[in-house]
Amino acid sequence: MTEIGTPGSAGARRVMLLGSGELGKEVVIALQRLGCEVIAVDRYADAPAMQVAHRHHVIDMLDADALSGLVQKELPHLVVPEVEAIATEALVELESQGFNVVPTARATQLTMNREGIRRLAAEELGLPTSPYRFADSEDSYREAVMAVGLPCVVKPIMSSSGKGQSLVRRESDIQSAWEYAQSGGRAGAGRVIVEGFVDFDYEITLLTVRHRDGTRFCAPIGHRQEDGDYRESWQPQAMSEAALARSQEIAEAVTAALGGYGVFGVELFVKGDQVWFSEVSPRPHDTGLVTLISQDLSEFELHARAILGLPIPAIRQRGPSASAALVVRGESNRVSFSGLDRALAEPDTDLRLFGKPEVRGARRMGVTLALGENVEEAVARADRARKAIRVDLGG
Ligand SMILES: Nc1ncnc2c1ncn2[C@@H]1O[C@H](COP(=O)(O)OP(=O)(O)OP(=O)(O)O)[C@@H](O)[C@H]1O
Ligand SMILES: NCC(=O)N[C@@H]1O[C@H](COP(=O)([O-])[O-])[C@@H](O)[C@H]1O
Ligand SMILES: [Mg+2]
Repeated sequence: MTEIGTPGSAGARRVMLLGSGELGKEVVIALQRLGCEVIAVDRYADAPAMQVAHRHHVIDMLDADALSGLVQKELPHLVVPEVEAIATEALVELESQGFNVVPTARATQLTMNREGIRRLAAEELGLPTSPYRFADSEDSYREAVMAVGLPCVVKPIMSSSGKGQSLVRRESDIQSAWEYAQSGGRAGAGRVIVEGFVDFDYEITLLTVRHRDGTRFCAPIGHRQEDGDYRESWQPQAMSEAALARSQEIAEAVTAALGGYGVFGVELFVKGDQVWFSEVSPRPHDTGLVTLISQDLSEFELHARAILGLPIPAIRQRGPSASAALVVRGESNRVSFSGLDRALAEPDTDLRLFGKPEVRGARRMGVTLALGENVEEAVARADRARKAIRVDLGG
């Protein structure tokens, strides 16, 4: 069904976003351009996607009753998760009642939790991953670290953007990594994954689009992470033919197992021609913000098309491109940005400011984008644009 009626009327195509951050904001804009009626939801007010949606709701998305109640009230044609931390059991129930959950309720359930997706990829699909163990208590955690060996990476099973994640290099890091995992996760204390450290040459996100006519891959996106959170991403990442073919094979396998329509961000580690699966977002990916400048259809527009059942006959890559995350540090609810004239003075440079209402600690609040003759130039240009921006916390 690809009919789209007038927003606000009985024939409107209603889409509800669960999560309203910077990625959702761009998805909302893409959906609005295609005439949809969009309802943004998150756990806090004035979230980025709320600022561009038809209407919004603030609820605890981990509360299954609150979530179901809202969906029953709004009756969206599509329910589009934008973050991991959602009461996915409610999505499973809603799907069984006939609601369309993107990409599927099972995909959101398996990926909200590192254990679900890791066991699917490694144990059911037999894909290569780092060695891993799960633990619930400090004692079992210590055993897990011993079994996996040092160095290892410790993460809460429910977290993203590196929250609660540590690299344990030596014995003396073991205790603090446990404590950080218990306090830093998005859904409170609890189970952790201990992963063997993969000594990769580089890592990529392979944006994979499942749509009505099949599966398409975007050019591979390379990225640099700091504290488990991305700082710069670029496209295309240079790779051997064998590594790219293997990456696409892994992405095909994992996205086919999750099913449904939409963009998936498949995270892979690469060393020579060897590729390891790391994790997957069943939704646009932060490192894919680069596609706002690098492709004719950004990952957000691809997501919108795919979930609406529209065709994607081609994806045009515009050449070497980069994004640089603008991470603000401090405490403020009236951050302002200046130096934008200098940031945008170079040709082929662009900017998004997300409009997040506050910062407590460190928060990604914008991104700069650039094209270049080659990837190095694109990264340098995006980085110069970022450095030109001055942040005023208003204190
Ligand atoms: N087992 C590992 N070996 C080596 N590096 C790792 C490993 N696990 C994670 N990393 C590094 O930490 C980064 C973040 O890890 P991961 O993607 O699992 O965290 P996340 O919290 O889900 O982040 P995001 O939500 O941004 O994807 C990876 O991109 C990689 O650079
Ligand atoms: N790696 C996942 C990711 O980038 N998710 C994006 O960050 C937002 C949360 O930001 P916040 O923590 O600043 O509220 C999410 O809503 C999503 O857009
Ligand atoms: Mg990741």
